[in-house]
Amino acid sequence: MSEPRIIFIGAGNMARAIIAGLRRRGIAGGDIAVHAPHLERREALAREFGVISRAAEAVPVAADATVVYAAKPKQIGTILPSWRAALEAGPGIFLSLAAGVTSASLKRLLGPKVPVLRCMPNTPAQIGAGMTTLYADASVTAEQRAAAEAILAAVGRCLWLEDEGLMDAATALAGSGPAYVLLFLEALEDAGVFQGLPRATARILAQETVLGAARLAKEAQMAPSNLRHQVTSPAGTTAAALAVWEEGLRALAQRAVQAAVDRGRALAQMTEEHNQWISNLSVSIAQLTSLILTLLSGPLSSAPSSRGRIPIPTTPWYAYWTGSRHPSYTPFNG
Ligand SMILES: NC(=O)C1=CN([C@@H]2O[C@H](COP(=O)(O)OP(=O)(O)OC[C@H]3O[C@@H](n4cnc5c(N)ncnc54)[C@H](OP(=O)(O)O)[C@@H]3O)[C@@H](O)[C@H]2O)C=CC1
Ligand SMILES: O=C(O)[C@@H]1CCC=N1
Repeated sequence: MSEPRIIFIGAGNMARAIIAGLRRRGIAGGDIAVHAPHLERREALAREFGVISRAAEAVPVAADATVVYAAKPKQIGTILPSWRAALEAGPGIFLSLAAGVTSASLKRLLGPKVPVLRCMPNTPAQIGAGMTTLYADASVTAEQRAAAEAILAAVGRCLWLEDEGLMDAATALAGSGPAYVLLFLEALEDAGVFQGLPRATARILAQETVLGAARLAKEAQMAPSNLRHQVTSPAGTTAAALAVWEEGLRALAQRAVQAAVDRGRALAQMTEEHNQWISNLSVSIAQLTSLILTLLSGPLSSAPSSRGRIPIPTTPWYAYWTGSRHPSYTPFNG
C-alpha cells in the first residue's frame, strides 16, 4: 500500500469535518492518516471514513505529503519539533489550522526549509458550508497553494489573504463567527417563545429566517442595508424593532470581534513564549546533561568548555573509587 498523502495531526472537530469533505470528494481513505493520542477518537474516524489511524508520534511521511496541524494552538510547541525531520526530508507542505500561530512562529518550530501555510476554516465545514481564509508567504509556490486549497475547498469556500496580519480579524469574524450567529439564533428563538410561540415553531422560524436572509444577501449581491430597507415599512413593525437593535448591536459587534482579535493575539504571544520556554528548557537540559556527564566522568580541569561555562574533567568518576582508570575509557579531552 502506498503512503498516505494527507496527514492530520489531531482527530478533533475540524479534522473530522475536513476528512468528511475529502472523502465526499472521492479522496481514498488510505490516502489520509490521522495521528492522535487517544485510540478511541482516531479509531472512530478510521471506522467512519476508512482513514489510517496512527499514534500521536511523528513518522516519516511521503515526499509530497501535506501535513495538516489540527490540534490545539497551545500544544504546537511540544508537538511540532518531532515532525520537523519528516517534513524537512521531502517537498511536502505544512498546513496549520492553529488560531493565532504565525508563519514566523511555525517556521521557528519547523525550520526555514518547510513550506508553511495557514488556514482558518469554520464549523459549517461539517456540512460542506465552511468559509476558510488561507495565507502563505511569497516563498510558497502556486502549486503548494493549490494543494492546500484543494483540501479546504472540499468543505466550502476559500479566500486567500495577502496580509498575514489580517488572519486575526478573519479568525474573529469567520472562524468564531458561527458561534455569534448561533447565539443570535438562540436569542431570537427565545424571544419568539417569550411571545407565546411553541419552541419548535420558534426554532424553525428563527432558523429559516437567518438562513433565508443570509442567502438573499449572498445571491442578491446588494449591500445588506439596501435589502434591509426593503423589509422596513415606514412606521411599521420592522422600524420599531430596528430602533431597539440599533441601541447596541453595532457597538456590541465591534466589541465582540475586537475581543476575539485581542484574544487571538494574546494566544499567539502565549504560544510564542511557551515555544521559547520549551526551547530554553531543551538547551538547559542539554547543558545540565553535559554538566552531569562531565562531573561523573572526572575532576574538573581548567580547560574551557564548548559553551565557555562548563569545566571539562580529565579523569573518569570511577577513578575516585577504584583509584585507577577503566581500561576501555577514553576521556573526551585526552
Ligand atoms: N473549532 C473551531 O471552530 C475551529 C478550530 N480551529 C483550529 O483547529 C484546531 C483544532 O481545533 P478543534 O478540532 O476544534 O480541536 P479538538 O479539541 O476537537 O481536537 C484537537 C485534537 O488534537 C489532538 N491532539 C492532542 N495532542 C496531540 C498530539 N500530541 N498529537 C496529535 N494530536 C493531538 C486531540 O487528540 P485526542 O482526540 O486523542 O485527544 C484532538 O483530536 C485548533 O488549532 C483550532 O485553533 C480553526 C478554525 C475553527
Ligand atoms: O475559539 C477558538 O479559539 C477557535 C478558533 C476559531 C474558532 N474556534
